[in-house]
Amino acid sequence: MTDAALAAHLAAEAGRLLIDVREGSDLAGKALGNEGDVVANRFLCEAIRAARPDDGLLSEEERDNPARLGKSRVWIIDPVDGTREYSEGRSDWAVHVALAVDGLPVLGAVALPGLAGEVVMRSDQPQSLPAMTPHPRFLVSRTRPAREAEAVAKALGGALVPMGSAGAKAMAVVRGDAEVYLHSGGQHEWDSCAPVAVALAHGLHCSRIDGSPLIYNQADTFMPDLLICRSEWAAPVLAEVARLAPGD
Ligand SMILES: Nc1ncnc2c1ncn2[C@@H]1O[C@H](COP(=O)(O)O)[C@@H](OP(=O)(O)O)[C@H]1O
Ligand SMILES: [Mg+2]
Repeated sequence: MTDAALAAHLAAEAGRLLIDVREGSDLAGKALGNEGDVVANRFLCEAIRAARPDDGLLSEEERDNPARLGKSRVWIIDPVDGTREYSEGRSDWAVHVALAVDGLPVLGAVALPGLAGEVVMRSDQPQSLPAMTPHPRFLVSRTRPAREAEAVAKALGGALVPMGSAGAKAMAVVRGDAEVYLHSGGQHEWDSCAPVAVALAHGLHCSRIDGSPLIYNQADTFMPDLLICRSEWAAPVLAEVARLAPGD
């Protein structure tokens, strides 16, 4: 099985496990989120270690093993991105499975198990991008919308679309439900590695909000901000971010 096929297979399978947990247990709220995290993480980590024993692994739900820093190939996974939304019975959550090679997000898969039809977005199977609306739609966190996104959307005549999960937001841009996903204020490598791999394969712009590249498998996995958008919007959005004074 190719690396890309493995990523897609594992993301889909973990998604099915998560649906089974949500539908088959009496748990709710935080307890349901924790159970989903544990079940999906155990499945993904065991499967990756069995299939690719020489590669490094970074998971949101595992103690970080610094051995990954000596590896060229590192799987970066988020067993449930949007745990809050998963536990609330919503559809905006995702499973992320990515492979970074020498820090670059070379391939990945993002499963959207809450949507009808077992949707798995893959970097090795790019689809054509739908038409854009004239006024850009900016995806923001439901619970912590980025100050920059609010200000840039206003400056560019755009509209804000709140949604949970970094993966669900990035895939909404790929699927043509929005034009821009701009986040600041904090995230980690697992929140964006697979979504960025898929977005890049679809021809989207992906960078930090100062325009610099997103580099993975760093010692510090904190990745405070990112911009994923239709390529046509990259220059205007980056210019507006640069114009923002601190505190705007
Ligand atoms: N300020 C912050 N610091 C750390 N992580 C953040 C963050 N804002 C968002 N995230 C993480 O990014 C993902 C998407 O967040 P949001 O839905 O608010 O856009 C969530 O991942 P998890 O659900 O995997 O924890 C969330 O924890
Ligand atoms: Mg996450």
